[in-house]
Amino acid sequence: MKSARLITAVAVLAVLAGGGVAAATRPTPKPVARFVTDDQGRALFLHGFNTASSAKSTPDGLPTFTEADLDREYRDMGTNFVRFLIQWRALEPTPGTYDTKYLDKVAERVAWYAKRGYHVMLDMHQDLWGSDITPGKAAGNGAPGWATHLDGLPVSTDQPTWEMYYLEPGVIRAFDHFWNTTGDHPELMDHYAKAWKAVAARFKDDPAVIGYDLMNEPWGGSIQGAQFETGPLATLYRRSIAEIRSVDPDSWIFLEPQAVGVNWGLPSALPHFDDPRDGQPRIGLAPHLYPLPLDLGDDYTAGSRRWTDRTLGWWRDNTLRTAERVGGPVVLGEFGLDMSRPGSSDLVKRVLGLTDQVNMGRAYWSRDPGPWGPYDDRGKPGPLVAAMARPYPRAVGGVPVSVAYDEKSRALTLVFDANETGPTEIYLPARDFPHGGQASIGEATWDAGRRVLTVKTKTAGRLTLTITPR
Ligand SMILES: CN(C)c1ccc(C(=O)NC[C@H]2N[C@H](CO)[C@@H](O)[C@@H]2O)cc1
Repeated sequence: MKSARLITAVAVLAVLAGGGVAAATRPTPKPVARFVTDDQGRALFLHGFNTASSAKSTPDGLPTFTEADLDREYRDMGTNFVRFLIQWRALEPTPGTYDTKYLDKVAERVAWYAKRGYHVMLDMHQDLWGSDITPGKAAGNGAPGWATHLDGLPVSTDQPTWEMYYLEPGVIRAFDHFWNTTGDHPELMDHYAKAWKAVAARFKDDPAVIGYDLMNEPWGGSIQGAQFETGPLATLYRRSIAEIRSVDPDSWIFLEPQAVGVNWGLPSALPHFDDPRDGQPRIGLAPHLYPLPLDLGDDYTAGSRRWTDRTLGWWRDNTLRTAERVGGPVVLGEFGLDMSRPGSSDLVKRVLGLTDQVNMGRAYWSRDPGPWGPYDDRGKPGPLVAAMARPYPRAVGGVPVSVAYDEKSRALTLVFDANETGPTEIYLPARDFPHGGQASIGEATWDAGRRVLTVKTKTAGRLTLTITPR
């Protein structure tokens, strides 16, 4: 029965996403052409985790994550990126006052990543608006209490699943006030945009911080779909971009489409946003990916796997179309699942291969201990460690065209248009590359400590670099 319901749901999705014959004949858009670059100008491939969901509920709004945890993460998986969760409630505890001690603690953790050559995207995280949607703080995170206006409308606490809170009258009202749908609290959006200005003023010169993810999984309340994304959501983004750029001309600004539907592969209506900076725009797209069949509780096996793969194709094509409109790089801000379920490692590898193929960065959800994470509650590594310990080009001395890793032959192939920015750096995990790697072109140097192969090549022309185990 469940599979029949599932197939029906995804078939509906197929029609909605134009995923029928039309999608089959419509050409797949080109891979992402824009990249976040490092201080040498090399194109970055961002590979890492969301750190961490625990920040949603800790009193100080910081993840329960230590520097030793980061050392282990690098040793085991060689990541170079983090989507670091921050909380508006901790940043702006009362209207217009910013907690500089909170920002100091965030900066302390950013410094851990900087010391290890990581790149950090700060994520103003919310789910369900904020923890004050119920008197007992039973659910929700992000917004401060002073910004939470339910007007006495009910928020029951007996939902079968957490996401159903989004449909509670009180939660919808809180969002309607924020988006100025009610017209009663026009100040809220302004506070949010100015909170971003405070973050940007603090981190604008931090070399590890590549940029800001303006709002996690936006929910329009009474307004949904294109009306939301081109309406109040676009207004919030424009006002936040202006506030950030008033203090920070260079950090990347990442925008999320609405979560509902788009996480599954439906198209987003997110419009283009001008970037009031000198030089090329630095506005990127940071969508999430949670395939509907898996969201409905099925595993990445048999019939559900085939449907999931079809929705992954829709997600890829629709994301690339939105990215063309936004005009910047794509960082897949979240993907993840219960790693104890059958087929989970295959799904993770499928998504890593897909993001390689179209030049997207990616952050797994999430770094927290438990069935979704790399380690269990006692720190024992699970199957995700092997899946995330994957060869990838940390930085490319040119403009990437394509990346592909073939597990059988253990060959990583990078096609790029070489330039003068510097050598290409490739992370090689111990399992497949116990003695390091060899390069098909150029001059290679192996750093066994960091497990990084650095390859100096010609600085012009289209090159194909293949790395195989030494
Ligand atoms: C109805 N709405 C608005 C909704 C439903 C479901 C999700 C979701 O599953 N999100 C996936 C993961 N992302 C968050 C953190 O950003 C995690 O808690 C979810 O598992 C989001 C929104």
